[in-house]
Amino acid sequence: MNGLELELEDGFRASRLFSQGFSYTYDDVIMLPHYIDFPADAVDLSTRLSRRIRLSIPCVASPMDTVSESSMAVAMASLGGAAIIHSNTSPAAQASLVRSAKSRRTPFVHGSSVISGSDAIIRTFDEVLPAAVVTDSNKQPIGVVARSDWERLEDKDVPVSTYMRSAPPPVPAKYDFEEVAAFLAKEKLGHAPLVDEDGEVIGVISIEDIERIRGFPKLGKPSLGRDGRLLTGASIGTREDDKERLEQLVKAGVDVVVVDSSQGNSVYQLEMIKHAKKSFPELDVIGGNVVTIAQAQNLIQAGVDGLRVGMGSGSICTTQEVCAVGRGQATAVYKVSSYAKDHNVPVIADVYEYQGGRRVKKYRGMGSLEAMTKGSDARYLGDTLKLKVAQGVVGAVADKGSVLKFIPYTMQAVKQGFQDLGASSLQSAHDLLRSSVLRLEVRTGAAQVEGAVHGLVSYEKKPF
Ligand SMILES: NC(=O)C1=CN([C@@H]2O[C@H](COP(=O)(O)OP(=O)(O)OC[C@H]3O[C@@H](n4cnc5c(N)ncnc54)[C@H](O)[C@@H]3O)[C@@H](O)[C@H]2O)C=CC1
Ligand SMILES: O=c1[nH]c(=O)c2[nH+]cn([C@@H]3O[C@H](COP(=O)(O)O)[C@@H](O)[C@H]3O)c2[nH]1
Ligand SMILES: [K+]
Repeated sequence: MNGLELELEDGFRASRLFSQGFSYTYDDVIMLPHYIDFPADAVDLSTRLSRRIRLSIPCVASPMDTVSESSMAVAMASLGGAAIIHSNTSPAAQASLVRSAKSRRTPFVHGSSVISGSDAIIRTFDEVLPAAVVTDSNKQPIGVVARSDWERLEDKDVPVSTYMRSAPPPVPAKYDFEEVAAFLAKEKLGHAPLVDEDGEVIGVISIEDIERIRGFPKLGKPSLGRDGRLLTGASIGTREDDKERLEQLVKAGVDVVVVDSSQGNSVYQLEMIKHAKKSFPELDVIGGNVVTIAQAQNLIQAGVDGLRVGMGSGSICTTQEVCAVGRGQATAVYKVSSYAKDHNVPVIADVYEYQGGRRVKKYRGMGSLEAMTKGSDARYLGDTLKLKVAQGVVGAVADKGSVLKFIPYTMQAVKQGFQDLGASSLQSAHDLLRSSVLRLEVRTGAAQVEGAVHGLVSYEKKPF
């Protein structure tokens, strides 16, 4: 490059920016705008979760016990993304969460809407649910309790049988949203039990649900598995008994598994990947987590169909503090994907930036003492490890409301950002990054302050 070219060079190509010996994260880096010749709505965000699984939006809910169970799996797949159901529970319980997600077609929230046994006593009622269904020991519906009836009770210490009403006709879970709405309207019902193919209750649906979902942005193209049902992922660990877990998950119909570890490049994980690929060649297996090319290389050689990237960068993570190991997330994603793309292996950038929100809800790291005590003790109290050291915290995050609203708005913001870059699709953004058309710079501390809201005495940040 001659002197004049150097002088006119504007910003850095990614390969140069990420090779300076710094561990950058997203806030450190800013992308320079390019040229717009298409509307933001035309941006195509479709991508791959793993070698053989396509998503219409690049969003995956993490395998954490405060995040991904069956309702999240159904909601994420309905939006065109995916969720990975956590494994901090018994294999049978996790397989049943997968089965429940697989049996549903609509993102109704069920929470604690199923009460087992007519002698049960309801002490608290889920705040978003208008009703709960009472079931017998075979999980068949025997009654229904409206929240208003429960609220009117003077003495709440009585069995539900004393005030429940008879169960209305059940709605098959295989119905789509419009079919459910039509069923409730035809039967003139405010709420009804939702049942799977065996007639077992999996939740309750209500008119309020229908209205709530109608008030959200229109659902996009859903993610479907090969069985035509909503795509459902699940995580496994790398212990011997995870082989049995894997088998149960496959029987339950799981579409993709994530081998979930903070340091994926281990003999344990390599063996588990090989075992999974050999036993279930049709199942896509995502490995991780990794943050370097060498780690990715090993997992790809072992046969992974996708990689999860991130170590210690999560909001609840203390790994970098406790172990002094990890990597800034922007550098990690750039480096791993630079290698993985040549091997046709998609990469998931693990970790999300949380902003805004008013109410809070519980959120904890899977390496926190509390999560370990609930299920993953074995990970920390193995044959040689006798002392538990947490690598995560228990806390609260701001509640953003329903993912059915939050994700479509977030995706719209991503589309607007891509438009500024001149990237009409996610693939085109990747191509621009690699072709060095996309220019980046590191933001100084002052530039980061300038880029955020500043200089106001007070303000309200309402993202949408
Ligand atoms: N992405 C991140 O930065 C981090 C994530 N986490 C999350 O916390 C949870 C637990 O992660 P980890 O602590 O990495 O769990 P892990 O089960 O992968 O590892 C825990 C310990 O068990 C050992 N181990 C694993 N398989 C073994 C086997 N078959 N035989 C003997 N020893 C074995 C590992 O070497 C490690 O010392 C996961 O959900 C993970 O995603 C935790 C810390 C950091
Ligand atoms: O160091 C850690 N200790 C933990 O206890 C822990 N639990 C989860 N994770 C990882 O963090 C990711 C979620 O990150 P965010 O809260 O930023 O979305 C998740 O997707 C995980 O990869 C942990 N990391
Ligand atoms: K962290």
